[in-house]
Amino acid sequence: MDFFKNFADIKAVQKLGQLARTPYNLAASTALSPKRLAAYRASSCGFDFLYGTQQVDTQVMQALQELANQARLVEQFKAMKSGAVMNKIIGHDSEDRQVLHTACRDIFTNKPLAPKETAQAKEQLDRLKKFLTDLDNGTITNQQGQPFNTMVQVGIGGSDLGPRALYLALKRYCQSGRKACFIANVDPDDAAAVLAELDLSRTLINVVSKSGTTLETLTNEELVRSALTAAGLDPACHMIAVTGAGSPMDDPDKYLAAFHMYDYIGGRYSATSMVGGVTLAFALGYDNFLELLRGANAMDQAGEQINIKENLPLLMALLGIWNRNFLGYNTVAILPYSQALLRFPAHLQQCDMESNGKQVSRSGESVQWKTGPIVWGEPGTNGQHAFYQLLHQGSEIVPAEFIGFRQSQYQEDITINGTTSQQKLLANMLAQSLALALGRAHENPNKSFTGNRPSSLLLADRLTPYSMGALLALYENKIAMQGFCWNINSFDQEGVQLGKVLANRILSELAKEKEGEQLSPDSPELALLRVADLEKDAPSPKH
Ligand SMILES: O=P(O)(O)OC[C@H]1O[C@H](O)[C@H](O)[C@@H](O)[C@@H]1O
Repeated sequence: MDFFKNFADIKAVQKLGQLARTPYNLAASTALSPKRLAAYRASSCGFDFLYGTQQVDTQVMQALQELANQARLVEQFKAMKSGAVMNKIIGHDSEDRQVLHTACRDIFTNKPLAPKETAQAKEQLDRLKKFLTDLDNGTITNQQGQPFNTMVQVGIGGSDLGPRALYLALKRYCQSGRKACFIANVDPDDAAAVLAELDLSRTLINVVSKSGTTLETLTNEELVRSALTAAGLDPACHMIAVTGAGSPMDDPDKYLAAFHMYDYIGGRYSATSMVGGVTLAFALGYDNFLELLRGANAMDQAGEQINIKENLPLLMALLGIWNRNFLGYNTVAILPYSQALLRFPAHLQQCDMESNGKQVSRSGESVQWKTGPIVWGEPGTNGQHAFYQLLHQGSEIVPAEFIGFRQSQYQEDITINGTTSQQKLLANMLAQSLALALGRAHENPNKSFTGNRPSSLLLADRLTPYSMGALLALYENKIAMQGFCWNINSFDQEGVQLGKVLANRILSELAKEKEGEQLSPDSPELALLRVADLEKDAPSPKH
């Protein structure tokens, strides 16, 4: 596909390389004028994006616009949303799939970009609405005729991180009497801790796995089934499923209800499909889930603007590339000043690092440029009391992406010394961005701050289902556009397969221990040694 242009061959890359020799100095005395802060600002879908505290100037912004144009990033994004096969490696065995998580929320128009896939999403939404209505009106109850009030999502990776992050972000909007919990790790203590808190008789178990074959999820499904049986309950009255159509889990006899997701939706991009929808709509209500889809759809549309200053996903993608490929920063910190977003950085670790942690181009050649950064982060102000020392005075410069809201979700606040807690929260976020940029000279070197450390600020009025949907899509689209620019396939994850293969080899060694015999404490290490020994002579796979 003629989109596949190598990053190093794009003309604007040379220009940006030259500009990077003398980047804008944020610590200069006149660096952060009100005029600059007002000029370096973009707005979309209720979010204001302030990037005057990035090391950019008009020449860099112009060159980034040229990079976007020459790499045809908006065209590739629109092609992706319209059903082009973007999950592929030319000349090699690859997934060869469309990438259509956007179709799940392109439901508010009669001319969707991917009509067939949006129709499938609408069909699943209709089935979900009917299921929830049956729960609400008592058509579906537990064996004592009581309504279910809790849903436990059993899944991992994309079948856990996004849905969990969104649920925690929007718990404020939970319907009264409803709640959700999550079991992901194969560590039996994960399930035990969750199950210990529940009245299983009122609980639905939502087993979520796109492939229907993930070891942790299938193991935890069996663990929960046995817990239901041990509690005198019939699992068949408590288990529902979300899985890929036709996967080994797609078996209506095993579940009270089963909802589908499709091959063209990657796990880490699936939170707005049934993978997130069933639990979110159960807990928050169907209408709040629709609002989340509406916000995501609005940000998908914003991603079609050619002018980078009017295209928030593209603008954030390009600033990230400026920091990564031209200023040489290796990580990026996502710092939400919102405790409700406490698991959003964890979701973005999967969405970003599993998408762009790649070393081979879409043409199968090893890349000669940096690709995905290391993504990490924690909510503020907590992080200020944990790792901000490094952000300010460490030897590594870490670009920061701050996210904040002008109003709290609960509107329960207190005014102390003339300011509310929400104002204190936001003041800290703004202060951190300024301190990173300006620094502070001091005759004592241990007390001096070099400054000139880049950050950006995303601000919205409040964290609602709509703004959460827009924020989710903002990052999904930023990540996809960075992958397009680096000419890598952001939509497969071959790198997770080897660990699974070796884990299964070790498990089969362990399973050779005599049935029922208490495993000797050193047996995992012995199995490791045995497999390592076997592996060193194993032939490399042909494909
Ligand atoms: O949803 P599942 O098929 O169970 O997959 C769950 C997760 O496991 C895999 O290892 C992939 O790395 C993830 O992208 C995926 O989300």
